[in-house]
Amino acid sequence: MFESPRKSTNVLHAWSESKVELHDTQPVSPPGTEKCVKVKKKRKQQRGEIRSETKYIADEPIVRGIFQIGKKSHDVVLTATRVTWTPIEPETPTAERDVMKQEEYVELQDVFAVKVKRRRSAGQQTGGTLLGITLFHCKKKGLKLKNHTIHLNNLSVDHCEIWFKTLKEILNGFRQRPKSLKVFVNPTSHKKEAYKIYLDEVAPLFKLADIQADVTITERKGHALSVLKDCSLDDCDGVVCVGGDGSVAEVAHGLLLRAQMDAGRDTDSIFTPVQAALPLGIIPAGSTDVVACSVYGKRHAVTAALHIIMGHRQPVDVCSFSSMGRLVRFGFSAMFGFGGRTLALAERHRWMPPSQRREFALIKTLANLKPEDCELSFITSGGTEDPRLAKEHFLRDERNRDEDSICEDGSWQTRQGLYLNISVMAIPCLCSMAPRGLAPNTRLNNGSMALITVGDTSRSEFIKHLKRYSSTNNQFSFSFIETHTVRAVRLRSQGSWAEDISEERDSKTTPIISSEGTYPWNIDGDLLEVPSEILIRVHPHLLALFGGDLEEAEEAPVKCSCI
Ligand SMILES: Nc1ncnc2c1ncn2[C@@H]1O[C@H](COP(=O)(O)OP(=O)(O)OP(=O)(O)O)[C@@H](O)[C@H]1O
Repeated sequence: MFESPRKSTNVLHAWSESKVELHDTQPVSPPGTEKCVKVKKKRKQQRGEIRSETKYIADEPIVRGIFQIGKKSHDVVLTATRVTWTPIEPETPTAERDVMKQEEYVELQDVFAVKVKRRRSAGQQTGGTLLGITLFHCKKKGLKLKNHTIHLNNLSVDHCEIWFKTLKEILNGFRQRPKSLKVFVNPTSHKKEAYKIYLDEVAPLFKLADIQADVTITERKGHALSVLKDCSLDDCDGVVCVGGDGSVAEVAHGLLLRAQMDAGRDTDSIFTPVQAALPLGIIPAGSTDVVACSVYGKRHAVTAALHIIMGHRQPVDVCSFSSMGRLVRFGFSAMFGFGGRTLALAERHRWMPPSQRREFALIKTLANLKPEDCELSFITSGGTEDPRLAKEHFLRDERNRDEDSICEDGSWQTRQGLYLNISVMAIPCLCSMAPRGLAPNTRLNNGSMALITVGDTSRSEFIKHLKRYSSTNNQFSFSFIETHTVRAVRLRSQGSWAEDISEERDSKTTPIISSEGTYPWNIDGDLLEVPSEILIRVHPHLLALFGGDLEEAEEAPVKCSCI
């Protein structure tokens, strides 16, 4: 009985990197039934590619040899950037030459592991007959990344050793790829499947890529934050969160808070934050996963894992939320009014199953729809709604700006009025309920936030607006909605939230979360009780997320499944 190499945790030991046994030279033999994975000849060059830092010259052959790929012998050439293979034809003097057969290749920037392939009997852990080497590479299909294998079969130990060593050396030269990660898994996220997703879909890939993962399974809310405040991150190349938006927000906040502590920033004042020291990877395992969808364009654990393994990075804008001069939280998005009230109501009915309490809270808040009386001030970003131009303007302005003095900035515009909802979003917040995003006018890293204000209107008009999120129609084309591209927002609430919640007391509610003089905000899906005045600032590129550039993707991100 022989093991056949497939991508699965159980068979990972079928590949070994041990070079100890690579000493017998054997003739090349046909590979039997193994399937060759074809790589499209004409692949699009990925923008922003990072070359391996090696001593080799880009296009010059480093090693050349004959391998069996699929059922045919191939002439295989390794350069510093790719492995190219061409079928050797005719294989017999009488065979006709197939002029259509062309060379194929895989870019080394897409290869994340190389292993020695051996034939082992069931239960055998070491040794085994050498069969060749296997390349593991990631293939892009629209927004999805998938892992594929290419088997280069040759029974010669010397031959395989040279190829294995050289490939390893080149792959080790990709400095942006992480070697050690700190992983937080929230076992309670969504359907409680986060740990299973990690074990089944992510851990085997990390193992193949030789990534050391230090896994913490969180035991309570705030656990990841407290670990991040104190743990040593010295030997770590990144942090990974397996969970939903609440978990991601907690880990992102923890990473950024840790950076401020390490840099000696006083978070009890309006300060200019420093960037997080490590990139954050997100394995989506929540119910909405807006951050993961915004950065990967898909809720797909393998895509997320491969972006992390390949070290793809995206700088991302982050908001800081401060009240009375003190930092409350770092985050990506916030909702006040309808969004905050709905979440507060859902939280007070935690005894209900998640989807039921969300639906209940949505319907009840719609039934009791109330505008918030507030004073809203904001500073626009570069005076343009075009996200690309806004980014340029903002980043130009930012170079000369002292963030600490933002409160004295003379360019605040102020509106006094009744608002049903106010959203401030630094990222587009794509999700299945809003395939174009809750804030389609912003980008992950354009240096600005989208401010979306929904003024007082009838319930039916408000519902019409909400329903538009799930369609391709512009959800903002209503006279009661304003959108602005901003770099700072200040909100002073003047109504009384405490009066509202006392109306909702009933026998089943858990203790009231809201305290006197505070207002419910939905910050990245987390309920935060914030005093009546809040200052929200955007900090361009404050955090790096593992992920590709969605702007390059050919496929439309996130399909609607919706309201
Ligand atoms: N062991 C735990 N028990 C209870 N809560 C936890 C635990 N670990 C983490 N948490 C908290 O659970 C909250 C919600 O988690 P998360 O966002 O991952 O799941 P979700 O709410 O199902 O997903 P989504 O936000 O996408 O709807 C987070 O704020 C996190 O801090």
